[in-house]
Amino acid sequence: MDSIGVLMPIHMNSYLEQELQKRFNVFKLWTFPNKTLFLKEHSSSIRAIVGNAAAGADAETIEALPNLEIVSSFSVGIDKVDLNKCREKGIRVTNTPDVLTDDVADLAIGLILAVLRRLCEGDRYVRSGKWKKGDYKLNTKFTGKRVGIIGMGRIGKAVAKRAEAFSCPISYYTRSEKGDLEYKYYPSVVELASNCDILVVACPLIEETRHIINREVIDALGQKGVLINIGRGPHVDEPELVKALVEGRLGGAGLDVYENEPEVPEELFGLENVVLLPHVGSGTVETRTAMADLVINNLEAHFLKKPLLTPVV
Ligand SMILES: O=CC(=O)O
Repeated sequence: MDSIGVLMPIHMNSYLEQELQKRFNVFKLWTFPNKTLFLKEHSSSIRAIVGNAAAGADAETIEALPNLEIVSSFSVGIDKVDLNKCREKGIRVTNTPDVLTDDVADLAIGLILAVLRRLCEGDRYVRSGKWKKGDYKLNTKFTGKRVGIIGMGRIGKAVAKRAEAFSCPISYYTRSEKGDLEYKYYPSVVELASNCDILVVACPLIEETRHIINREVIDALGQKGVLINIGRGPHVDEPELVKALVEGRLGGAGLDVYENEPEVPEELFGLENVVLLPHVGSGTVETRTAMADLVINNLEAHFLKKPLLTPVV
């Protein structure tokens, strides 16, 4: 398979790159100063793209590669891949579900605890020597709080399972009620937000879920409510979120994702009720290795004409 051209638009993970290079002819787009020229010269030899949550395969790139057969994404979210274009052109698409579910759900709980128990602020309190001048202020209990979840796929369910262990009543919003779940269903996000203390965004980014967290939802969550976003930045109307936090209309937020990564609104930097992470939901050595193996296994299956392991298209 070492003559098969595989395009990587950005650097993602050293293990993934090494393992791909052992098997394929890998083109690292970021190492070519003139990307347009590179694509013109090598377009015919590229048969696969390995993208991720930051850079996938847009319509323009797909059109520029006449022999593209498969996009294997090093991510579970495939919002950066033009799925319609892939369907139209018969290009297969795979992602990395399941292997990252635990990490992302763990991180959601970590963010909840970090916001409510002020873990980052407390850490700064000790390091700056402030503890010597007085005890740290009281914070907010997590156990028993009402947790609302938007999206009840693998990750949403894993967050629910973990929150149950903290004795939290769980409710959720999805497009239609899931018959197999005993959690309370709300048919609208505003209703869900009005009836929970912590709202977790865990759904895929599609046109209908863009800005699913808007001003009305934020106000329904209210002064004591906490928003946790482990989905995608564009799920949230970010200027509205920033305004609500600055004005004290929302109790707090734990964010792993942002609308224009790696840009993060600076107004959030001074707020102690906000915990900010750099999009690291699946960012453990173990999980990124498992994701890389899945990307490679999907590519090998495709080029050996075997069934794909985790097909999206
Ligand atoms: O954001 C990360 C992913 O989609 O895997």
